Amino acid sequence: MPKVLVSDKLSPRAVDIFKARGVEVDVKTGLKPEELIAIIGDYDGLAIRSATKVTKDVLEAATNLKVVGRAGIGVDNVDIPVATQKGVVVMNTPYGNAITTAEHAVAMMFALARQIPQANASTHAGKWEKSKFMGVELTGKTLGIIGCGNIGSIVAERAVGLRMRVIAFDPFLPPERALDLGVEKVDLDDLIARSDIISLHTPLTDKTRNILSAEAIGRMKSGVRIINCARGGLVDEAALKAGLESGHVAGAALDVFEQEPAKDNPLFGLDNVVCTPHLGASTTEAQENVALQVAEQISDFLLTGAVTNALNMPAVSAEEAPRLRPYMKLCGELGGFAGQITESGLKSVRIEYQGDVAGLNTRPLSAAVMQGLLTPLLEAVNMVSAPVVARERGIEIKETKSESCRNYHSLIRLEVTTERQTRSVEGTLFGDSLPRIVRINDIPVEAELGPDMLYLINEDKPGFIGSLGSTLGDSGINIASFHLGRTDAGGQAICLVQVDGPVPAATLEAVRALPHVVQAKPLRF
Ligand SMILES: NC(=O)C1=CN([C@@H]2O[C@H](COP(=O)(O)OP(=O)(O)OC[C@H]3O[C@@H](n4cnc5c(N)ncnc54)[C@H](O)[C@@H]3O)[C@@H](O)[C@H]2O)C=CC1
Ligand SMILES: O=C(O)CCC(=O)C(=O)O
Repeated sequence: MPKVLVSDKLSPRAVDIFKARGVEVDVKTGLKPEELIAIIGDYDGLAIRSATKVTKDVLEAATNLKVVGRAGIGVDNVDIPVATQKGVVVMNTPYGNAITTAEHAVAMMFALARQIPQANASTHAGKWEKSKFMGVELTGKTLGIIGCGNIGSIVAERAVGLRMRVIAFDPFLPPERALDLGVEKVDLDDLIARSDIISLHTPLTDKTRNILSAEAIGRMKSGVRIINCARGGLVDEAALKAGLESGHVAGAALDVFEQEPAKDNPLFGLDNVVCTPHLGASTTEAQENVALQVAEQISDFLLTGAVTNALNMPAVSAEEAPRLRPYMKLCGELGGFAGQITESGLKSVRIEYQGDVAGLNTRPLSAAVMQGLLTPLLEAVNMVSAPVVARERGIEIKETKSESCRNYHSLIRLEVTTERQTRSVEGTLFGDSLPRIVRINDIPVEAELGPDMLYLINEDKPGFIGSLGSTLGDSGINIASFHLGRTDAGGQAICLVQVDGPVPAATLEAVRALPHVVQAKPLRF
C-alpha cells in the first residue's frame, strides 16, 4: 500500500480520501527541515501547501518519493528541477483556490479604497474619526491587472461588474480572451502610466521579479494604489515604502511578502498599508477544493499511474492509464534495447507510432522510450527526467504518427542515431498486452524480452546455433527462449537468446570467440 505524508495544514477531508482510496497516510505538520529529511524516505507521496519547503536536501533524502502534490497553485516552495532529476512528479491544483484568491484581491481593493481596516481599528479604539477616512469610489477608475491568467481573469470580470475600466498586461493573453473579458490588452508601460489601481497576478519568475521596481513606481500616477495577492518579490518593497511615505502611492494592500512568514517587514506600521498573512487562498471552500483535489491526484498517480496537473510530466488520465500501461512497458523495452546496444554518443532519436497507438496520448510513451534509452547510458534517469536530460544533452527527439500500419494493429519504431551509426528496433503488443520486438535493424524477429538476454549479430552459417548452444550449455547457462532473424540466407543474422541468469564475462568472451560472431552483448531488462 503506498504511503503519503501530509506535512502542511490540509482539510481533514484529504485524509479521508487517501484512506478511502487505499493509501496509507500520516499527518505531521510543522516539521523542521531536518525532521522532514529524517522521515521522508518512508513515503511514496508528499502533500503540501506553502509552508513545507521541498528543497534539494529533502529530495535527496526522499528515496521512495514518487509524487509531491501542492494543494494550491504556486510551487515556488518545491525545487522542481531537482524533483525532475530525481523522477518525482510535481503536481498542483491550478483552479481550486482561484476564485477565493481573486475575491481576496477584490476585498483588498475595497479595503484600500475605503481604508476599512484603518477605520475599523480607529472605531474600535473609540475615536470616531469620520473626517479622517475619506475614501475614493471605484466606479470609473482604471484597474491595471498584471498577469491575466486564472486569478487575474476573475479579478477582471469582478471589476468589470463594478463598472471599472480594466486594462491588462499579460504577453500570453490572447486578444480574443481579452475581448471576452471586457479587458483592454496593453503593454506594461501603458498600464503603469494609466492605472489608478494595480493588481498583480503573475507567478514570481526571473521576468516578473521586481516588475514593480522603483523606476516603475516613479512612473505611476500620483495617488496610485497597489495590490499584491500573488507573490512577494513582484514589488520592490523598499521602493514601495518610499512611494508610500512620499504620498506618491496612496496605498498598498499586500497578502504576500519577500520573506515569509513575514514577522518583520519595512512596510509594517505604515498607515496606508493593509496586510494579510498570505490569506489569499484561505477560505473553507478553497481549502476543501484543493485538499480533495490533491488527495485524488496523488492517489490516482500512486494507484493507477494517472497524471493530472503535473508541472514536470505529460498528463495521463485515469481512463488512459490502463490502456497506456502495456505500451509503456513496450516503449521501455524498445528504449532499453537500443540504449544497451548503443556505444557512442547519441545524436538523435526518432519515435514512430503507427496504427492504433498513434491515436493514444504518446507523450508519456515517448518519455518511457527515453527513460529506457538513457538508463543504460546515464545514472538515475526516469520518465520524468529523461526528456529534460535528453534536451540538456542536445539529443534531438522527433515523434511521428501515422494511422496506417502494415502487419500489426499497432507498431512502435525507434530509430537511434549515434555519432557512428543509425539503428532501429520495432515492437508491437500481442493480444493487446504482451510486448514483442518484431524487427531489429530492419531484420524481422519475434522476440519476447526476459530479464537476462544475450543479443548476437552473426554471419548466417550452418552449425552456428549448435555451437552457441553448446558454449552456453558448457558454462551451465540454460536457454529459456531463442529468437532468430536474418536478412537472407547466408547473410547477416541476429539472435536474441533469453537465458536463466546473467551471462558471466568468461562465457561472453567464449561466445565472442565463436566463428561467425560479429557482436555479442548481454542485455538486462
Ligand atoms: N495569495 C495567495 O494565497 C495565492 C496566490 N496565488 C498566486 O497567484 C499567481 C497567479 O495564479 P494563477 O492566476 O492561478 O496563475 P496563471 O498561471 O493562471 O496566471 C498567471 C498569468 O501570468 C502571466 N504572466 C507570466 N509571466 C508574465 C509576465 N512576465 N508579465 C505579465 N504576465 C505574465 C501568464 O501569462 C498567466 O496568464 C501565482 O503566483 C500564484 O502562486 C495563487 C493562489 C493563492
Ligand atoms: O496554501 C496557501 O494558503 C497559499 C496558496 C498559494 O499561495 C497558492 O496556491 O499559490
